[in-house]
Amino acid sequence: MLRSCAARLRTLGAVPGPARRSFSSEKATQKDYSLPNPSWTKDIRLLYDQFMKKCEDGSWKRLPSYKCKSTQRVQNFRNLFLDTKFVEEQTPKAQIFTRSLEEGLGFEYVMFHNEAEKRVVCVFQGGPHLQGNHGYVHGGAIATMIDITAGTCAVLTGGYAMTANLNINFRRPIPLCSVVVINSQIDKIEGRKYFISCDIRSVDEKTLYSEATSLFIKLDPNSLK
Ligand SMILES: CCCCC/C=C\C/C=C\C/C=C\C/C=C\CCCC(=O)SCCNC(=O)CCNC(=O)[C@H](O)C(C)(C)COP(=O)(O)OP(=O)(O)OC[C@H]1O[C@@H](n2cnc3c(N)ncnc32)[C@H](O)[C@@H]1OP(=O)(O)O
Repeated sequence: MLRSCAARLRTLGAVPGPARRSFSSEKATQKDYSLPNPSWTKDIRLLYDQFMKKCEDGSWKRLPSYKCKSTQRVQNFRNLFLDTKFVEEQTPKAQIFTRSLEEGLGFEYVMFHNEAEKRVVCVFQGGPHLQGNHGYVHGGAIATMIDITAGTCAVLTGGYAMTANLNINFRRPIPLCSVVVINSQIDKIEGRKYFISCDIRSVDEKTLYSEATSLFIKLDPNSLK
């Protein structure tokens, strides 16, 4: 699947010629986008501070976030599931979708992981370029944030996984530039199947914006290569 995707992009001319960057040189230029920046409102800063306090006893961990992932985990993923040629051609242009918009205009977020509780919480501020209906965050952007929060929960619990199914109920529209809390947790694990539920609430927890259930499948190196 991923091999054929690379071939299609080559045909369309969407990828440049070979450019090599080593793992270590990528890492040296990485900026951590999960740290506060001037676009963050006081709500997201407040929640960030609250979760950072919870991190002090080690029960929660802030997850760093990069535009182009070059962590050891990603390196292992590449080795297991992608062919080398694909990696060499894609690396210079590839970016994490949610980090590809300018600071403050798109997806501003920080995630925290609680290993014991198998939970990932994401504090999310949806910027003006995520507008769907006038004044509200686009449903696709909401789905994206649910997917990466639940996906991170799956990957950190069980290893490399992909979304097989995602069901979302949109209960209330999320105002653009507001801050919401996305809470995901593993409900059940059956072999390679990870069932994860997710909800999105307002900072004061009074408003339920969306709720979702999802199925992630732990990847089998033999079925993708
Ligand atoms: C994902 C990248 C990970 C990168 C890791 C790197 C760093 C990690 C760090 C932090 C985390 C970062 C990011 C967060 C992660 C993800 C967010 C983005 C996620 C995505 O953006 S992801 C794109 C959309 N996603 C796809 O593009 C998937 C297309 N799909 C497939 O590639 C295959 O479909 C696959 C691989 C899913 C399974 O394929 P397969 O061959 O391995 O397994 P198989 O088909 O045998 O299914 C095994 C058992 O699951 C059952 N099953 C399968 N599908 C089902 C369904 N839909 N409903 C109900 N049951 C289902 C079968 O019925 C069988 O059940 P049984 O064993 O009981 O018979």
